Amino acid sequence: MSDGRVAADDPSEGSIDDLLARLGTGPDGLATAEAARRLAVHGPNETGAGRGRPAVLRFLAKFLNPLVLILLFASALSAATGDVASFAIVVFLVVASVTLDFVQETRAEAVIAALRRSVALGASVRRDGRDAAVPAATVVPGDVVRLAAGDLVPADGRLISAADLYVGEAALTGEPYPVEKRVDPEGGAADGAGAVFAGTSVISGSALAVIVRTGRATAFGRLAGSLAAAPPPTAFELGIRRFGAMILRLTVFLVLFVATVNVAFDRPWLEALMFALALAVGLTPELLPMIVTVTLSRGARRLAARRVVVKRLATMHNVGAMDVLLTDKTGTLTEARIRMIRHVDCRGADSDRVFRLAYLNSRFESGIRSALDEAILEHGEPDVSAVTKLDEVPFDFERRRVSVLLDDGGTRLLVAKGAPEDILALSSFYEAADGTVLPLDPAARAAIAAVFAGLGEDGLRALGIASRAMPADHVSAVLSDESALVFAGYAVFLDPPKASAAEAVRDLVDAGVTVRILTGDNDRVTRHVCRELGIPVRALATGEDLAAMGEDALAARVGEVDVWCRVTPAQKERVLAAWRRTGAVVGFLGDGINDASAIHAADVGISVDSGADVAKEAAGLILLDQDLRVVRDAVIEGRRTVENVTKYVLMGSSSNFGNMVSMAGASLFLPFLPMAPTQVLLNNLLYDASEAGIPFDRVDDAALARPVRWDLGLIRRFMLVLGPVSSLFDFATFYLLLRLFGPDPALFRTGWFVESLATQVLVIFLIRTRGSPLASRPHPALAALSLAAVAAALLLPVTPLGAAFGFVPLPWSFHLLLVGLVGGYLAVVEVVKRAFFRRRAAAPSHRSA
Ligand SMILES: Nc1ncnc2c1ncn2[C@@H]1O[C@H](COP(=O)(O)OP(=O)(O)OP(=O)(O)O)[C@@H](O)[C@H]1O
Ligand SMILES: [Mg+2]
Repeated sequence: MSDGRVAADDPSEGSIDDLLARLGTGPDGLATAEAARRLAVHGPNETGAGRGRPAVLRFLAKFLNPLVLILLFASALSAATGDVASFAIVVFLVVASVTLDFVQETRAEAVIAALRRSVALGASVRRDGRDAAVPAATVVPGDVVRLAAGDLVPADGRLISAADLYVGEAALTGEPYPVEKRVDPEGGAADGAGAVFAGTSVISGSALAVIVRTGRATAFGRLAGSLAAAPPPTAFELGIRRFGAMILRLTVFLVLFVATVNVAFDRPWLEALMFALALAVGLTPELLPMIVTVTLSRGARRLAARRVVVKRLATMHNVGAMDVLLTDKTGTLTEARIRMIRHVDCRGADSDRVFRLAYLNSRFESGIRSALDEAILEHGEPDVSAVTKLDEVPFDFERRRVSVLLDDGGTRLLVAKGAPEDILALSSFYEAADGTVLPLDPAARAAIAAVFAGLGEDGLRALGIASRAMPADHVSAVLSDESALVFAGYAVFLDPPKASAAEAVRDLVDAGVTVRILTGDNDRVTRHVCRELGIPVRALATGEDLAAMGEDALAARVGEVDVWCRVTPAQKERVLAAWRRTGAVVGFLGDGINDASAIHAADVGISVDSGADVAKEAAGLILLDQDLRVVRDAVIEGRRTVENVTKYVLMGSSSNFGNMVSMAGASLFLPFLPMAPTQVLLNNLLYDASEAGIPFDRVDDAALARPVRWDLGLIRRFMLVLGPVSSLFDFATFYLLLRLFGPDPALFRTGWFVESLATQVLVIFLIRTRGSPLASRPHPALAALSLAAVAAALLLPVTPLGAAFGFVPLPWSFHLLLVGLVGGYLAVVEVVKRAFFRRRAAAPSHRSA
């Protein structure tokens, strides 16, 4: 094709040979150079619709705020009537403020994007005839990819080979059950059974597929483009939005009010309109999104230093609010390295026969390969050259077992391994030490179960191993073959508790996070691990108990059960849902395919970099090292984020808001406007600049000790209490300024400009802590910016720039007055603030469990 593209059409149609020819590839994939060339032509394999508008457009979009537009329009009008200077000033101030916003936000987003790339999904492709791990975004049409259980399918492709491949297509078709896929040599099979699609995941089995189309050309890419599937907003995002809406309503009301009154009093309408608009600009927390993003990205960067990657920003506040953490056991509470230490027969004596069977099973199973399989394969290498695999019943987390059908030197053999209770229950015979097969009478069954119980008491994990001779005409294995088995013995593993986990759990509990364990493993082993780690187990329940509970019974018990054992993936999700219904903010930490749906459903989904694709994809936080200790760091960082955003909002909604309201009120009884529109805008710009340090601010330890939730009610009450304090001082200021200067607009405006800015800005030193401002040191950047803003306001009146804004030098008597007013204001705010938080601390808390 002329533009260098290879044919990218429906992966289900046509024969495989034809498709490979058209894609210019073969079963061995592409050469690296050719793949690079195709990547340049076809673009990256990404479906994300929200990806990068050019920076210029994003910058310009910031002007598309109706307030800003009306303001620019009005000042253009006033320029037309002669006031060109004020037009220039308005344009300058608007551009300065948008630039401040844009630069900060862009830098923050770049940090986050870089972090996200660091945990991007990979794909296993054939390049230059070898398997290579590449980022999934670099997969191109013609690539041959290898798929295994737990993988996300990187792009749309056609199966070249497949073994017991089951795929979850819910994201694409809504179909909740796994769909079987098989090679379709000639093409056209119903329901695309010969093809795999981006956005779906491999549940079990393995395959090789040739990629036919990538990125937005995929079925999922087109869907994502049309639906623009944005995740639902989190409680924090909703809270921020509600806060914005609350301020907006007040602003609209105030602007209409000021405009009406001024028109009613026959004042110059254009100036009145500009004044009202400038007030509105002063009122809107236009920096809020920027402050949120910058605060979050700063938190994300600090966490990156602890090797935790924040993939989804909203997770950052949720983790600060998290009251409950549900976690799996393997790798989190135990060392990730599992070792096989023994292989014993039905009496508990060492047996090579059991090892051989276990090895055969692990060696030939093609589905989910777990750490247990790795441990078996590493343990030794018996000669299996005479063995061929015929079929398998793949592993799944409901059955908790896997069986392979083998031809072992002429005899057909089904070898099963899995959770011991279940394997034993499916057995009707057992192998005695001399190899004879005996029926499993109740006494033998009890003896074999006792061996398993003994291993569990010692904290050893075990898998049951069993086999069954099959007739020679048996070519495919089915579920019902897993019956009348001959029990052989146990494969025994050591999965030692992780020393650091005990402290990590304690730290989380100290930080006010309830920790609960959900595991697919059995109760003895889990109890043992908890005992070793000193984690109290007051109540333990199993998946079987859970299955017998209705929703009400579960709701009643979920709070008290410390450990859930032998739970299936669906049950993990059920426990999670029950916790969420208690009103708690719930985190889920897991690394496996069996954890993915619970991770997805959690408020805080946490996975590890080495985890399965599906788990990583569902998570909002990725731990580069599987270590519970860093979860606490994330919790603290999340709390810090929420606290700092709250500071900004409390500032905006108390002091700044009060000032603007007072100014609107003053415009009623003063014979002139209390500030010129350009002065209001300048006041707002300086105020904004002073707040740019908030994301970097320190947060008191006391505020980080408990989960922090975004609390709009608190903000509203704070505003109602501190608003009047601020207004009281404003009106005192107006009165004193009139007394001091008489009805001189220039002096009055200059005095009020300086006073209002000083009070608005300096109050941050009180609001940023619930305790004494003297005991809590602010971050130097915040202190410097705040003091610089106040200094600028004090110096402006004596500069030519100040003169351009209409300011005049102030007499020394004013500065005395200023010190008195600001000092008095801060003192009263401090007293009121203490009383406010003391009352709140006394009120009953709403925290669950
Ligand atoms: N490869 C395997 N072959 C046979 N059985 C297995 C295999 N992997 C796991 N099982 C069985 O399935 C059970 C559940 O698996 P697993 O322990 O991975 O679940 P989990 O919920 O992830 O537990 P954890 O909290 O320990 O991570 C195991 O206890 C074991 O009995
Ligand atoms: Mg697990």
